[in-house]
Order: sequence, then structure tokens, then C-alpha cells
Amino acid sequence: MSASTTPKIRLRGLSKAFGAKQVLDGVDLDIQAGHGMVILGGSGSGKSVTIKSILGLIQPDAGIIEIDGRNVLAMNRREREELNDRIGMLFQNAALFDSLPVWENVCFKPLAQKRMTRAQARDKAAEVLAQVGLAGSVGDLYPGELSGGMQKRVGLARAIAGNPEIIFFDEPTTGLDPIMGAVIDGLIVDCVKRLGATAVSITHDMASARRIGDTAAMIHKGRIVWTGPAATLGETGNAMVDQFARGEREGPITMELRK
Ligand SMILES: Nc1ncnc2c1ncn2[C@@H]1O[C@H](COP(=O)(O)OP(=O)(O)OP(=O)(O)O)[C@@H](O)[C@H]1O
Repeated sequence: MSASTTPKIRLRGLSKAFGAKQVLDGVDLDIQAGHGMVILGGSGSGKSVTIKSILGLIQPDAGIIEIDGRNVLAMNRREREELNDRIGMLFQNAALFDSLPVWENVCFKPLAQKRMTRAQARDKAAEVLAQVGLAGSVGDLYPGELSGGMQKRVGLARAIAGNPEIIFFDEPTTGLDPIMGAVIDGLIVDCVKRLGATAVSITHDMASARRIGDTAAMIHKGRIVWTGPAATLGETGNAMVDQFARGEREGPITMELRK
């Protein structure tokens, strides 16, 4: 395989069970460099487990995870940490530290790794906050003083602060009103484009999926059952994907499977 066709992220046969429950049952997925991939699937279908496996937070039972063609499951701790420095993550509900001001949240990682002085971190935080449309003065506020939309922006600022090559977004618009959701999606697209990053998102919000995804993949019963252009969601011709995207009760995905 030539370098130009090596996917940024390549999953093969990824499997993970928790007790008797087989959550991932052979996930195969290629995510090309610079692309936006949206992972869809019902609640509990294993979307977060997939992302956590790529991040090294969950050890899969079997399968291959490659980033830039390198087997990440075989990496030692130092290699894994170096890799994680090239990855950003926007957690669900932004996951900010309530006891720290915004600027320390944004530069949490470089401060913890002592790669920046506090003065440098303040300047860097102001620079990145501006990229997500927030005034530098927001840096001195605490997360509890921010609206949900502002918290998401701060989470996004933290995710991009290290100029990552890969960014994961876990339900970036959940809990936001539709307009703020669209604003956050716009910022995500802008930031990802500016960085030239590969973006992997989980979302239940189809409007958001179409905005932030180039490609969508649907996970069902522990496997990827469809991949295709995110713009076609709802009209893909795949009955399962279209039922999911349109939120229809009737279709191949039965209530029995959704318990
Ligand atoms: N650390 C864990 N220990 C035990 N079970 C787990 C663990 N992590 C996830 N699971 C189980 O794996 C299944 C898939 O979870 P996951 O969080 O990946 O779902 P999801 O597709 O992201 O769902 P949602 O859309 O509801 O967030 C669930 O049944 C969950 O309970």
C-alpha cells in the first residue's frame, strides 16, 4: 500500500466484549487523512467504545488499530503518549474542570506536561479562544459561569490547542439549541479545516452529521453495516440507515434490538 492511500485511521476486526455482551464484533473502518467521519448508531451500539479504543482508553479483545499505518496496539507507553499528543478530543458535555479558570482548562495538557509557563499558557489560551469566537476575558471565568454553548466552545478550544492531526468529537451539539448547534458545527468545520485535521465525530443529530461529516458510517450489532456520503443521510437507499437518519419507528431496526 502506498503512503498516499494509507488511511489516517484503519480499524480491522475490532472486537470488544464486556462480560457476556459482545459490544464490538469485528469493526472494519478506514478514515482518510483530512476527512470528516461521522459514526452513527443506536444508543449502546459501541460508538464510544470504538473511539475509546482508538484513544487507548479501552483495550480491545481482538483486531487491528493503525494510525498512519502504525499498529497502535503494539506501541509502548512513550510512543502511545507521543501519539496522544497529536490527538485532540471534545468530550460530551465539554468535560471541563470546574475548579480551574477557562484559560487553564484550555491549556491543561501543556501545563500538566510542563511544556508551557503559565504566562505562555495564558497567551495561548487567549489566541485559541479567539479562534472559537470567545473574548480573551472569558479565560478568567470559571466553567460554571458559562452557558452550554460557551462551554462547548471552550471544550473545542482545548481540543485544538495542541494543533492536533486527529480530533474526536463526542456528541458536540447535544444539549444545545439548534442555532447554537449550527454555530458549534461551523466552528468545528472551520477549526478542522484550518488544522487540516482528520475529524471523527459521534452524533445523534442528523443535521449536525451532514454539516460536519464528509463520510458517515453506521454501526449496528457491533459491526459497520454501511458507509457513504454524510450528505445522503436519510436518502441513502439503505433501509436501516435511512430509518435511523429519519428517526422512524418502523423499519429493519426493531424495537427489540433497541432495548
Ligand atoms: N467500561 C465499560 N464496562 C462495561 N460495559 C461498558 C463499558 N463501556 C461501555 N460499556 C457497554 O458497552 C456498550 C456500548 O457502549 P457505548 O458507550 O460505546 O455506546 P454508544 O454507542 O456510544 O451509546 P450512546 O449513543 O448511548 O452514547 C453499552 O452496553 C455499555 O454499557
